[in-house]
This record gives sequence, C-alpha cells and structure tokens, in this order.
Amino acid sequence: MISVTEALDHLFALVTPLPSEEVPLAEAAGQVLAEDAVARRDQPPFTASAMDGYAVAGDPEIGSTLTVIGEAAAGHRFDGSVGPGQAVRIFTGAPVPEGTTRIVIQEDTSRDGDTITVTGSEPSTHLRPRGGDFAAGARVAAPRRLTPSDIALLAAMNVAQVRVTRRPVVAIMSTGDELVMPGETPGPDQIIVSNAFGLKAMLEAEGADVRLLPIARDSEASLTTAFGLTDGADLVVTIGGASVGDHDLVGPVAETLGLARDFYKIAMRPGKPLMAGRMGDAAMVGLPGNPVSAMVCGHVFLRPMIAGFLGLGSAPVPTRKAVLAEPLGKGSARDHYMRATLDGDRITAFARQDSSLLTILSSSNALLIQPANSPALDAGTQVDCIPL
Ligand SMILES: Nc1nc2c(c(=O)[nH]1)N[C@H]1C(S)=C(S)[C@@H](COP(=O)(O)OP(=O)(O)OC[C@H]3O[C@@H](n4cnc5c(N)ncnc54)[C@H](O)[C@@H]3O)O[C@H]1N2
Ligand code: MOO
Repeated sequence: MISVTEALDHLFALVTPLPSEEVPLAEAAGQVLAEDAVARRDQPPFTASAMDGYAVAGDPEIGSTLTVIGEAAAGHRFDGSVGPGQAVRIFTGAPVPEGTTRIVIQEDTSRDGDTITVTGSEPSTHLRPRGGDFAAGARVAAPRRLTPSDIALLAAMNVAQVRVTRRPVVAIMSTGDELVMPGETPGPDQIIVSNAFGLKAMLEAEGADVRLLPIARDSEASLTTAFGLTDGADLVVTIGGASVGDHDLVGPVAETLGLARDFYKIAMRPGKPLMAGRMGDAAMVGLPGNPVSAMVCGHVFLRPMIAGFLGLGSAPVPTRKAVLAEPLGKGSARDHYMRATLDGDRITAFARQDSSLLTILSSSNALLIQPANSPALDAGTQVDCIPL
C-alpha cells in the first residue's frame, strides 16, 4: 500500500495540462484563463462624475451663487468648459466638462431657474479620474479560474472572447449488478446509484465536463462495453468492483483492455482499494464503491487532477488547521479522512464513520485528517482538515 502523497504523485504524473480554446466571455465563468487578457481601453475612459449635482471650477463657498450653463448626462457630454461663477448640471457617470475641479452634490444646492446657491460642502471632489479603475494594457494574468467578478472586469475591459484551457472530459462509470439509476424502480436486492451523481456535481464545480456512462454490470462483457464508451475522455473514473471479491472485475477487465496500472491500494480510510493508471490516451482512476469512499477520494484525488488538467498546477486539495473540540481515539494503519463538523476553528468528528453513510457526509463541512498510527488525541489538539 502506498501513502496518499505517493498516490497523488502518481496521479499527477498521469495528467498534462490540456490545450486552450477561445470562448465568448459569457461562457467563460468558472473556466481557467489560459492567456493573459489585456484591457483594450481606460476605465473610466474620461474623468466622470460619481454623483448627481453640479460640475464647478474652484471650491465655491457656502452661500455663493453660480449660473447653470448647460447639462452633462451619462452618454452625453457637455460641449464646453466650466469656469468661475459657473456650474454645469451633471449626472452620475457623465464625462465632466473641461475646467471641472469638483462636483457639488445636488443636496448641497438650492436651485432657482438658471441659478444655484451652494448650501453645503463635502470633502470629496466626487470625481472619478480617467483610468482610475484600470488603464489600457492592464492585464488579468493567466492561469486563473474566472470568477463572476473577473467576468465583469473583463467585460469592462472590452474583452469579448477569452482564451481558456479546454475543460477536461471525465467519463464516470458505475459498476455493479445491484445498481439502478435514480427514478427507476429497484428490485428487492437493488440500491440506487448515488456517488456517480455526487462526483459529477463535484467535478463539474471544479471545471470538468462530465459524462455519466450507463451502469456496467458485474460481467466482463458489460464492463468491456462500458469501457468502449469512454472514447474522447481525458479521465475515466470507475466506481465499485475494486476490492477483492469474486465480482470485483474492474481491474482485471481494464487491464485486458490496455490499462497500464500505476498502483492499487493506498493507506487511506476510506479509499483503500483505489487504483489508477493509463488507459490509451486517458488517465484511469478506479474508485471504491462505498458511496462515502468514492466521494472522499473525489475530494482528495480527483479535484486536484482536474486542476492539473486545467493548468493550475499539481497541488493537493487545500487543508487548514483546526482544534479538536472533543478527544479522538487512536488511529489505524491508514490516514483517516473523518467526516466532521468545523465551527470556527473547532472541529468534531462524527461518532459514526462507516463509509456507506451519506447522511453523515451530507451533514459534514470538513474532513478531519487523522494520520496513520496516530495515538489517541486530547481535546484541544491541533489537526489538519479539508473544508468541504
Ligand atoms: N475482504 C475484504 N473485503 C473488503 C475489503 C477488503 O480489503 N477485504 N475492502 C473493503 C473496502 S475498504 C471497500 S471501500 C469496499 C470497496 O469495494 P468495491 O470497490 O469492490 O465496491 P463494491 O463492492 O462494488 O461496492 C461497495 C458498496 O458500495 C455500493 N456501491 C457501489 N457502487 C455504487 C454506486 N455507484 N452508487 C452507490 N453505491 C454504490 C455497493 O452496493 C456496495 O454496498 O470493499 C470492502 N470489502
Ligand atoms: O476504505 Mo473503504 O474505502 O473504507 O470503505
């Protein structure tokens, strides 16, 4: 059995960053920028008013009167300049007339025909200088997973198309005679496919393009057919059939079809029967079938692989420190990724850790990592965890 770190190293060796492609900005959210994007203009492109009021020259005193000589609105500049004793009616977002040194907000004026009297003053000039947000040539640096805020920024930069790393195509195959899809009517000995759906959601959130394959039955013929449907995938993920039972055929069938296996079995709980290797052009990861095992392995191994395909480097999923709110019994021979609740910096493992319990996983917001061979730990001990 190899360690989690060694397994991750093997998995990263199976991953190469994918080529890039141009996509319309409206489709780029969540994708990874593959090439710096460059602002095509200054923003704002002119000095603009930040408030509704009057553009004035100088710093008119309270009580002074000014003559209104025109109007500037967003999209419509005032053709002319403003001088001493004058004001231009102006609205938020409008270009300021030449000569403007500040905006007097309308709440600080009283108006009578074309004359205003200044009734108050504020320290701010309420001017937004040209290029105050960004200047032409400013860059959004790659690689970067594009957030909604980034999309807004790129739009303001007049970047209509962006170059992003192609999404990795992941084919997920559930295996087992006992499985039916949600919505179907299970026979008396059957259960519903669960972790394939959880993994699809997880990996799509990470930026993958996920295909759910039809369920493969526990036979060489059915598994061979299902593997035949994985063409074009960058990553093939099987679920179940990975252990040592008579019906655990995934490894042997995959090897017949060309799997060059890198490892089988890791010192991790849950997740011991994990396997991985290369199958043609694709990386192949065989996950254990227990629903929580498959999901935990998804967090620990598949999420970093997706990030690797997207050119975001080869790093484990982020961990953070937390403090045990309750004591923990001694560990086993494998690193234990325990379902837990994290409240501030205090973490509590659930009492029930069986790898079939999806209710517990769903109630967890962290995986508490108890290292292999750990002694019993007192409350207050610092531990690592993966926030979920
Ligand atoms: N004698 C031993 N038995 C087992 C060992 C062992 O070392 N020696 N390891 C155990 C561990 S740990 C795990 S994990 C499981 C993994 O077994 P498999 O990967 O072969 O998974 P299955 O037997 O096919 O399924 C296990 C369990 O999960 C359910 N399952 C499978 N696929 C799905 C799915 N897509 N959605 C929902 N549920 C699924 C399946 O019905 C089983 O209940 O082996 C232990 N045994
Ligand atoms: O290691 Mo298995 O993955 O506990 O349930």
